[in-house]
Amino acid sequence: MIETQSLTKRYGELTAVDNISFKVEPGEVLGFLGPNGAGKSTTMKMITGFLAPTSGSAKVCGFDVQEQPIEAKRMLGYLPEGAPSYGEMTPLEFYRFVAELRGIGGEQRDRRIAEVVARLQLQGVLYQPIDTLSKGFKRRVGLGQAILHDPKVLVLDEPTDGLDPNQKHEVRDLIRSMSRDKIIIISTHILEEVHAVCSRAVIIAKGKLLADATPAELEARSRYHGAVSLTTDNPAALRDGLKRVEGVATVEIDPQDGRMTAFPKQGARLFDKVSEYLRSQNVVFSELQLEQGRLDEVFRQITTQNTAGGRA
Ligand SMILES: Nc1ncnc2c1ncn2[C@@H]1O[C@H](COP(=O)(O)OP(=O)(O)OP(=O)(O)O)[C@@H](O)[C@H]1O
Repeated sequence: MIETQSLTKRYGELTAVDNISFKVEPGEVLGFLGPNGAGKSTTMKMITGFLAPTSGSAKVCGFDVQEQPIEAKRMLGYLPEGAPSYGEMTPLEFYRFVAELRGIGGEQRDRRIAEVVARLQLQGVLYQPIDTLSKGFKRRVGLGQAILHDPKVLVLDEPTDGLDPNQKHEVRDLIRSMSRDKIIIISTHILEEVHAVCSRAVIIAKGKLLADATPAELEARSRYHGAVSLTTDNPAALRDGLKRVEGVATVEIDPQDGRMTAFPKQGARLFDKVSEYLRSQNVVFSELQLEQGRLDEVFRQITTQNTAGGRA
């Protein structure tokens, strides 16, 4: 388990991380979300023992990161922001070096490196200096370093940042495949990533923890949750009729694409009623959809409403 208790980091007047407490259990992939400068990297550095907290504590598998750093770090794999490594080394040299630091030798070292190379598909670049690799390969090499000793806990700071869509997909697959037997924290500001890989999300802004919930729970906070949207040739003509359907609170038409959305009154279930109405009026429509909620809207709501004041 990872557990932070009132974790706080101050830089002079600035409170970069403000009293953050949360737990992550085995099998969970926790998405650490927040706008730029929210305090995500600073929190991750404190969890991985790269930065001492001003106050509070972090525990990894029961080991206090400050008091038992060697035991805690043994449990941890960490991909820092930007996946820094030794550019003049080849991936193979880098992994041998990391294995030595981790105390992995002989046959076990070669076996682990072979496993990581196969998993991250690095066969083609093993002998090429890291500096000369593409961004995607550099990121994969960095991920390999984090999992080389098969740690129980993985902390990945923006693991898909700067990757092309195919590479993002591969890295997300990899994270999902590792999640069964590990505890994983990933930081991101890409909301689709939360859907793709996270079982839970923590939202922070200006150093403060503002939400800790599953992606579905977050979506349920969206005004779009339970709304019904559709496309039709003449939405303006349909608007008044749709407004009178039982349970409809309001109807909006997107000025960009003309898509129409009926929002429910508190607790109302609209889908059947709206589709019945459309059929009874012989309306020609397409893409009738029950909305789950929009994470981007919830994210904006949470990170702007709760942080109107400046930082202490
Ligand atoms: N060494 C430092 N000295 C002073 N301020 C710092 C230092 N490191 C980080 N900060 C500040 O702490 C705040 C949190 O930074 P952090 O890098 O943790 O944010 P983040 O959420 O990871 O942002 P991003 O998404 O842009 O990477 C920012 O205001 C940053 O400028």
